[in-house]
Amino acid sequence: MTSRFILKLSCPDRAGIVHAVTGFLLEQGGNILTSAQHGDPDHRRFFMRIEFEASAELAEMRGAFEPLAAQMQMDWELVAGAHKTRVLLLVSKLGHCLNDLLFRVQTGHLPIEIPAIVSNHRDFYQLAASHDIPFHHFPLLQSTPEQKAAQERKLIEVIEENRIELVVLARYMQILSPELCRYLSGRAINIHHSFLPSFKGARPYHQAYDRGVKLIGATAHYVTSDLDEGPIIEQEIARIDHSLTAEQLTAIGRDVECVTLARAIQWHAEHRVLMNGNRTVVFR
Ligand SMILES: Nc1nc2c(c(=O)[nH]1)N[C@@H](CN(C=O)c1ccc(C(=O)N[C@@H](CCC(=O)O)C(=O)O)cc1)CN2
Repeated sequence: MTSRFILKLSCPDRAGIVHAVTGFLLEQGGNILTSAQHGDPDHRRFFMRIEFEASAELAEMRGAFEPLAAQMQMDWELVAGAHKTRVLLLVSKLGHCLNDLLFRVQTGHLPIEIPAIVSNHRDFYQLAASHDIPFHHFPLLQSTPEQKAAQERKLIEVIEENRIELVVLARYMQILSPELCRYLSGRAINIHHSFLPSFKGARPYHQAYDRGVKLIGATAHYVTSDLDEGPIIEQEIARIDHSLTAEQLTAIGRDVECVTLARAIQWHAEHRVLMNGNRTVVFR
């Protein structure tokens, strides 16, 4: 009985990487289903993603790959293709992305598990209950450093108790501390409601309206301590014109945010995203 596996890797570029990896899979009795690779000429780094089937156990396959990975100085992940990423959703008072993600999961169009939802407001506890998902309300009555630190400790408890693999800021309006960003490095995604790097920070649709742009957009990116500067995973745009108000831009933008965030989560959950400094390689 065979199982499906996904191997993603990056390493210093050199001749023979594909040969070595595919040769390893052949030795393990693996059958390649899909393969994608990219060589970054500027940084001389190589990126690869392979889906394959094999009759070996995951732990056995990982152990067998380790020596080759070490020899080629690889950053790598080898996972079971059937595993559903465990995702914690964070939300504040705007629930369009949360609602969209819950619907996509409920209808089987987004291959993730959502063990819990966290918010600093109570607005969406009924929505969570309607999906039978535990809702944790961690209010921030004053944004004092002590309160924020205490709230982040509770957030980390939820992450660890639920074996969370990815945290999604679905219009969560709290800035994560540098410590929390380090703890969640590469496994926290935020949706910013502008086509970054334009209009960072607050009220981007009003900034766009004031600037008179003809396109608005949304950006899904990994969260770092540099606000709205993390590695971009996906972006989308929508055409607008002079006749629209800032409120109408905001309404158009909501749908763009939902699509952009859902794509980014799916690609992360399918192990299609690899870090390349402050950029990403996405094997879509
Ligand atoms: N460390 C990071 N935290 C967050 C990021 C990030 O990139 N790095 N993205 C933001 C999302 N965001 C814009 O997309 C954003 C959210 C909140 C704020 C902000 O000023 N928040 C205030 C509180 C506001 C409130 O309580 O209503 C604060 O945290 O003091 C700016 C940008 C999410 N977090």
